[in-house]
Amino acid sequence: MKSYLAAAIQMTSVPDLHQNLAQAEELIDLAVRRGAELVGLPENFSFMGEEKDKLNQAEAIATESEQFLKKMAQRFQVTILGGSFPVPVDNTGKVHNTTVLIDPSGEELARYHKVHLFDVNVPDGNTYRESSTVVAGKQLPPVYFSENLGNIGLSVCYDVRFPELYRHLSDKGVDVIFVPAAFTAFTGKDHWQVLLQARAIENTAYVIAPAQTGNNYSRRLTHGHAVIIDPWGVILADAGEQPGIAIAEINPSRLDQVRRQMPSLQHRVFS
Ligand SMILES: O=C(O)CNC(=O)[C@H](CS)NC(=O)CCC(=O)C(=O)O
Repeated sequence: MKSYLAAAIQMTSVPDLHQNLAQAEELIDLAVRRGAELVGLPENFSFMGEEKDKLNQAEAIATESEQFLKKMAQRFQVTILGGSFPVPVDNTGKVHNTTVLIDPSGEELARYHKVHLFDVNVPDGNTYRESSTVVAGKQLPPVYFSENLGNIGLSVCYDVRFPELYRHLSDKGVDVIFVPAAFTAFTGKDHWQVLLQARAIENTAYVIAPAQTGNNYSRRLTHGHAVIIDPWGVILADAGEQPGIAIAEINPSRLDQVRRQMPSLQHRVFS
């Protein structure tokens, strides 16, 4: 593993596939111009909108999102996480909330279907029933072992509240944990940063958390603050509230140092 720059993209995806892909392209371009070699897009980067619109367009969203990610990875010669996008599941009328990792040749390295679905009545009055359109994944997320970029583990948004998933990634030797998200503004203000820092600290791993921000559609407001967190829990970069990027160095000697200074993974009793 080498030292390199990673970028967490922050965008305001709306109910318009092509507009979102254009926005994502600009931000990937910005990240690459700043030197990023690993770039993450947020959850539902290519479409945020009413559930029925998402389902109606799911086929096109899935196909075009995948083509887009491969094209970007090849054009810019970077590794890209396609935060998530809906992929139709045969005979269900529903989709998987799917995230994929693509290498610079356009090859797919890893794929994960979001396991924990956001079925929550948020106290701000918004009701979320992700399970009404999404089939939950049944497999633990993969870790992709990259010679250059370290061991990269996947997860999506609401997963961040379930530490056992990250303990699994940690058991697999994860160095860099992705948490692409579309956190609600209401929960995000109190929970987002704390949860991400906890996952970084308890697993002594980097966390890269691309995010949705702003008003995506109707009354849906997302929290923003795409961040990159080091294995000590320090916020290395925070994209704030506007669309943009958080960019920071992923450094293997920092990983070694923190794992020496705080060897908590070696002190587990109930494992
Ligand atoms: O709102 C939308 O249309 C888009 N939402 C999403 O893409 C997903 C699934 S509904 N959001 C979350 O998982 C939020 C989790 C969260 O906010 C928390 O855990 O507090």
